[in-house]
Amino acid sequence: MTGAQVTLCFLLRASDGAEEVLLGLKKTGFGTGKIVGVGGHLEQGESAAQAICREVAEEVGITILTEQLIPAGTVEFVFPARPEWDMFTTVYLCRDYVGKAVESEEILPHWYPVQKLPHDRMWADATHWVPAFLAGEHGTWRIVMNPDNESVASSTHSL
Ligand SMILES: Nc1[nH]c(=O)nc2c1ncn2[C@H]1C[C@H](O)[C@@H](COP(=O)(O)OP(=O)(O)OP(=O)(O)O)O1
Repeated sequence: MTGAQVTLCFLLRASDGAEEVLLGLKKTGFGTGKIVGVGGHLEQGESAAQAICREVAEEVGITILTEQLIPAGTVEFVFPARPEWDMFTTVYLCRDYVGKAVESEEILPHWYPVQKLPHDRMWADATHWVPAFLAGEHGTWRIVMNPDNESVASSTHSL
């Protein structure tokens, strides 16, 4: 395991019989301009579960309790050309939360049908792991980026 400890959560809701996921346009910091899962860095002394509850509240104004989180697995992002960008991400799903998504300085949130994710506006690697987590698969992913820090050199998955 390498990289900064981060966490993200896919909030899910039913809409006309179809499932939707809350993603957000990143307005600042790492990945600006991309559509990403809601989340961020763990602070000193925080568990991933505590961090994601704080991040979701800060970024989109929704309240989650740690017991409402569904652990889904981890994704390690490796940037060989920029090792300082490496991140180790703990991923959760959540179907039980309070509040409506609101825009913050960091994220413009939007609900997307799980079957129609905006892949052209997401990180290129997202096709490798996001649909799998949203389909309920539990897993450990390792994504290694090419020197352009955008396209995927390799992606491995284990249970
Ligand atoms: N290759 C990749 N594909 C992807 O889909 N998400 C990635 C990724 N590499 C990193 N991420 C995610 C993980 C993490 O949720 C997010 C970066 O964390 P943050 O949003 O917290 O970063 P920032 O530097 O903007 O914010 P601060 O934590 O406030 O410093 O980017």
